[in-house]
Amino acid sequence: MTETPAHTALWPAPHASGAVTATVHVPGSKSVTNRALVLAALAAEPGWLRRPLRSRDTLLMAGALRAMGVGIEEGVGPDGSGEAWRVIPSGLQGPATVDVGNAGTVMRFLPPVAALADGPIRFDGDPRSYERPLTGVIDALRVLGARIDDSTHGSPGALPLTVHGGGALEGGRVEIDASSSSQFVSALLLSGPRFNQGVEVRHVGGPLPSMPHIRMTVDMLRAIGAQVDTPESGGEPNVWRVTPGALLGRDLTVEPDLSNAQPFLAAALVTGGTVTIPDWPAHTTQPGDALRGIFTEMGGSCELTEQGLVFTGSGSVHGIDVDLSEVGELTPGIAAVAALADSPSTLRGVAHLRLHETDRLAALTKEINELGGDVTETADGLHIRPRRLHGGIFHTYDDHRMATAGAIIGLAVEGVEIENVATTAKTLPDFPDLWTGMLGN
Ligand SMILES: O=C(O)C1=C[C@@H](OP(=O)(O)O)[C@@H](O)[C@H](O)C1
Ligand SMILES: C=C(OP(=O)(O)O)C(=O)O
Repeated sequence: MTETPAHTALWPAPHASGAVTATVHVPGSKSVTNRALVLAALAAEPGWLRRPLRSRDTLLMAGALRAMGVGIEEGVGPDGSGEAWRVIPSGLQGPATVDVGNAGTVMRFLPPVAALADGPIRFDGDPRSYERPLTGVIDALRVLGARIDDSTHGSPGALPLTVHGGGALEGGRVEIDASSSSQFVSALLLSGPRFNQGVEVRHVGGPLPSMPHIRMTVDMLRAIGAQVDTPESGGEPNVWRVTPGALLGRDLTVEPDLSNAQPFLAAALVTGGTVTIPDWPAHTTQPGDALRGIFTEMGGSCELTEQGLVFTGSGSVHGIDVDLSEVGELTPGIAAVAALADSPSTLRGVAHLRLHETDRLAALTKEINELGGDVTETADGLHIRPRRLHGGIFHTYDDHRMATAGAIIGLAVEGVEIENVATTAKTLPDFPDLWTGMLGN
């Protein structure tokens, strides 16, 4: 959050007149789709990606890979079912321009890919992308042998910049401070199998956020044939090693985005209703799976059935004291529910959210308080003391999760208007329709 944005279109957030009962099919995971695209692009043979998420962040990723020469074609999948992308790797080529938008996955995962390309790859994006941390990836790539020009505008190690790909990268050992974003580690590991010496990434610095996302990177690398040593597999703490080697062409079906399931589960919790999310995976590295525990502690109950995850609210919503460092992207939705609870909440471990799509701690504090709430920022999170809220404009600061947080509050508070609900297109373009569909409108 930098300043109060001008009002763009206002969307009257629907108010729930009673308990919500619905089944909501949530589109595919952003984090899985964008990792799968990168890995398939680096593979030695074509692969399939079924039920990919089609949203701003994933279309930017696909567009960037296409610009570097990768084939990404529309298809129906090898068994004839479902929409799919066929990814056909090729020699990565510059010159090319990559628009990262405000996608952390694109701005962090692609510079290492660009270092493998032959020719210059220029990176640019939304103004906010210039402010988001990137230097950990850029400094590491230089140590690993890449030539990068970040001198044209802005600050060193920040966008916009040009990676002068040399067709190969030496790789080897590197130390980084990834306390501002786990995506620095994921970025180096994802391309690591293609570096001449592979890569050894050692995190030095404060606590590393979003560990499930690093596990997702490791699991997906292993599934496509890479050898990865991790702290969990008997290695040193904070050290990951990827052995050089060819990646296989695979057929992967993308799981629903469990973080984007959050507002719908919250709807059941806040209204005392029941929401079913089909295809909820029994085992997953997605951080959104933690919602089963968190929203249960806040007053709901859930069951994993053949129909999917069935989540039921009890009619009461309780506050929570929780460390969200592993699952930071869930913070806006949890804060929204906490603002409607019957007791105070403390959300901890998420200082790095100040450098997400917007400063999420400042934005949540300001917007909930402008509806009559009582939220204060702490060094690493939020204190939320529920108060009776009233209607008003909920600004979103180009942050998809601010928009969905405002919609949750709107279910319980009449007269909430979301400014720029279209920003949900970053990861969930269907949000307004899914939301009104859930409410039976
Ligand atoms: O690797 C990923 O797919 C992500 C990692 C996390 O980033 P940070 O570690 O920067 O919070 C998360 O917040 C983001 O939404 C997606
Ligand atoms: C932090 C997020 O996104 P990004 O991938 O841009 O970091 C998010 O989706 O909550």
